[in-house]
Amino acid sequence: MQKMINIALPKGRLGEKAYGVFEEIGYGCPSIRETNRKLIFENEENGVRYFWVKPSDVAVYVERGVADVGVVGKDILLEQSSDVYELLDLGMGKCRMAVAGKKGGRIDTDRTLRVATKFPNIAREYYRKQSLEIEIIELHGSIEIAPILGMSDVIVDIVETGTTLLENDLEPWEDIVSISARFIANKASYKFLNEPIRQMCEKMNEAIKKS
Ligand SMILES: Nc1ncnc2c1ncn2[C@@H]1O[C@H](COP(=O)(O)OP(=O)(O)OP(=O)(O)O)[C@@H](O)[C@H]1O
Ligand SMILES: O=P(O)(O)OC[C@H]1O[C@H](OP(=O)(O)OP(=O)(O)O)[C@H](O)[C@@H]1O
Repeated sequence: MQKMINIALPKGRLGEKAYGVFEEIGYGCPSIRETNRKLIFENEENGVRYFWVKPSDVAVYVERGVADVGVVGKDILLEQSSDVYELLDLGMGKCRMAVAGKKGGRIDTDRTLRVATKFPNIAREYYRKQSLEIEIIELHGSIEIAPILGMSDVIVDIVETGTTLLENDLEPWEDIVSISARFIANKASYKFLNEPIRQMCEKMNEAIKKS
């Protein structure tokens, strides 16, 4: 019997969209639509098992081989330096990583820059290249509040439509990197399940090219 392919999907908007593509190319799992609290679903007929995990944990499951493949934002791969194969840019979940600060403000290079972020490694690497001395203030959400309340000078965060910045009197100052969702694979799985993973990847590629 063929081995199941274990797929880690990010809970939320991105995962729903990605699952839609898997369904379209023949890897659906009907019971997945029946509940939104269950976390593991499988379909023996087409040999897939899905895990719904926190978006920032997808690469951890794939790196450790609990999931053979997964869908994850490039932001997470960069932040976690995940040791996985990046097989395909899915062209969804598009946004950018940017530095933002108060409207009309600018960076004061004479003192240590206080940077609030959910992405400390990306921020550190960005400012290391600029030889700027910084202090990281690590937060886990609502990052935009930090500069407004004077806790940080800038934020390094995801910007999609720009609405959150705008509504909080902030503006983007510098773009760091473009982000989109990636189809990733565990390195050992890619070797041992090469044929079915490559087939899945090719079908996904066809489907996203059409859409
Ligand atoms: N406006 C956006 N905000 C956040 N992420 C976005 C946005 N647009 C696209 N993305 C992409 O979608 C992915 C999942 O984002 P989502 O907002 O669903 O999770 P999250 O709340 O950031 O995750 P977690 O709960 O693990 O912190 C991100 O990693 C990013 O690549
Ligand atoms: O440019 P926009 O379209 O406004 O999107 C950007 C916002 O979306 C993300 O937050 P998220 O919704 O993930 O909430 P969080 O503050 O809990 O991270 C990100 O951290 C920004 O705050």
